[in-house]
Amino acid sequence: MPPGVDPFDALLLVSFGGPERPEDVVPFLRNVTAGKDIPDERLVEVGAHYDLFGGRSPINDQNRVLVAAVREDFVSNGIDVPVYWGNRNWDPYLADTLAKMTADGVTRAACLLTSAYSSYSGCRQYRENLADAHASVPGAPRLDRLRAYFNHPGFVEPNVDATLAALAALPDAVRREAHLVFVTHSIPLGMNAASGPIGDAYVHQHRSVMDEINDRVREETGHRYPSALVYCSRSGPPAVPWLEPDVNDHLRALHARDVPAAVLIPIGFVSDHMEVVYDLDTEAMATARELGLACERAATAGVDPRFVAMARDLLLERAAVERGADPPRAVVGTIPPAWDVCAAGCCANPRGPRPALCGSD
Ligand SMILES: CC1=C(CCC(=O)O)c2cc3nc(cc4[nH]c(cc5[nH]c(cc1n2)c(C)c5CCC(=O)O)c(CCC(=O)O)c4C)C(CCC(=O)O)=C3C
Ligand SMILES: [Fe+2]
Repeated sequence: MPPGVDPFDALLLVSFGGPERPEDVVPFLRNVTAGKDIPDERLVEVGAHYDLFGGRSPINDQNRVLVAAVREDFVSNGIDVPVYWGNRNWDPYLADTLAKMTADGVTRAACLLTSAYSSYSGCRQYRENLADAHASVPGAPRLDRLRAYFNHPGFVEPNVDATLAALAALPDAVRREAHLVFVTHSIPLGMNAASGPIGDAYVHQHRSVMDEINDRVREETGHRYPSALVYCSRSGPPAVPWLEPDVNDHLRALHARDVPAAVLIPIGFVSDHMEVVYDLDTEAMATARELGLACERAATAGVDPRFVAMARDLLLERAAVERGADPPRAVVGTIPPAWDVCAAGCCANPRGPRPALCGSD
């Protein structure tokens, strides 16, 4: 094992999972919503989004390509550790992947989540699912979760370039008057208030990414585009307040103010998940068309080489920390690099405490 990755002997990509056939859609939705307060109407609606794509979510294929790209990046950089992939909600399930890793003799794996920000849904729930899977596999390797990477240059820089490319794709006549519309997954206000070690981390982290992209776009174009942080994919009962405005309402508000063009920048998603291909490319684009608003969607980080290299950088960084060193940590913007180990109560579960790995509780 090269000293660079010691004490780790594997990387585990931990993702959400998605259905791949029409008959998988309902069982997948049952997995996701078990014990959650989501109205049946919403489940029917979300099932229809998947049906529109032949019952196949894009997320698993995105992860297959990402795993292949990370493996290739490791090989070209002399990093000799295997890369595994497991999901919270669909095959390959985390427990099955941990069983395979155990059989392969893995003793300690670094976990990279396909979620860049802090919240119960994007952080602690992954850690709870890791704890469940770990408890179900005797002799499973020790797992350490790599820090939240919303402000790693390997994530932010591809988003900057994607924003510039989407702006360039707008018609010349309206480009200068365009607004930048940063989009992420809505969550309940209470979940945002409980996110991170002191609360509000979810919105605060997104705002810092938005500010950084705005600054860099201004440097590149010489123009400060007006912008907003908006939300998609709200669910849950209407009486529970979630983060707003919804992206479609925001596009209507822009149109009402005579704004002729917008760029949608899905900073909340690391690749083209269902939220991106349905909520943005299908639904929000239809809203924009209806309004006569010129609209382009910026690409997600996906397998941009800088995002792929970020996996290696975070692995080497954490390995150095575990060996007792204090390595430099790549970061952009005004928020310091996120913690390696979540504090007690960080991103609290709204339904009460449950066992979770990779934290001090
Ligand atoms: C913050 C956040 C992320 C980003 C972080 C991350 O990436 O993890 C995310 C990602 C995703 N969410 C996904 C799918 C779903 N999320 C749901 C429900 C919910 N998400 C929530 C939050 C988030 N979700 C919340 C607060 C709920 C309500 C229920 C609850 O309190 O937990 C439901 C139930 C139906 C509905 O209500 O929409 C589905 C089907 C997929 C797969 C997409 C694909 O197939 O490509 C992905 C990547
Ligand atoms: Fe979700």
